[in-house]
Amino acid sequence: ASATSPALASMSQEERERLMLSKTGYVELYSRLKDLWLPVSRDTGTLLYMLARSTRARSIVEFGTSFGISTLHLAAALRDNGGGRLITSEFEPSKVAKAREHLTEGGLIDLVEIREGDALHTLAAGLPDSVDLLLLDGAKALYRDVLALLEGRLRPGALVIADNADHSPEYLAYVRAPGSGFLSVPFAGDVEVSLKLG
Ligand SMILES: C[S@@+](CC[C@H](N)C(=O)[O-])C[C@H]1O[C@@H](n2cnc3c(N)ncnc32)[C@H](O)[C@@H]1O
Repeated sequence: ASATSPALASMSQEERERLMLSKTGYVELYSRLKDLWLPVSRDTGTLLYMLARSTRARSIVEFGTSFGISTLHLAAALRDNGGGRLITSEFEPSKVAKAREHLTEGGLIDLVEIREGDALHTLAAGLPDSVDLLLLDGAKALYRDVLALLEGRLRPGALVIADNADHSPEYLAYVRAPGSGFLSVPFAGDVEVSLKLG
């Protein structure tokens, strides 16, 4: 996000940090940021495509769709892997509509199911038995909780990619702990990549 955007300029650094780390403040934070794209960086988008291709992912789940930039990279990888299904989650209806437009323009919408609502609910049921790749890019305070919803479905060798993971110390402590069932490293920039063991 640009530091010059009015939505961000109206918030102090402390307030933004407080809302970002809070398990309830995220609703207010993201509703104030609902006109911002907040996309993954170009490099992270390329990295997502590469990781989805190299793991031959067919089943992907994403937390935090926004305008659909990361979704486009992941869905393109599914297409090039021969097909598959991407379930993504976003609670701002205007963002869901925009993401749907972008995926339609990109000819990728047939691979994507956008679940509108809080991911804590929309990703709590109706998931594929086996998930190859999970992208965490919604409210940072919920990374650990969203992983908990998906964890039992991650196949051995599945990847969990968490963008801006530095804002989620609880999550990092969990995936990096010996015995967590993950091998986890900070990767390009502020991206944590974790491999499901087993
Ligand atoms: C950083 S942006 C995602 C950017 C997107 N992955 C991309 O690369 O274009 C985070 C998004 O997650 C959404 N979000 C945050 N918490 C959420 C929740 N609990 N459930 C659903 N969506 C959520 C926000 O509205 C925001 O659009």
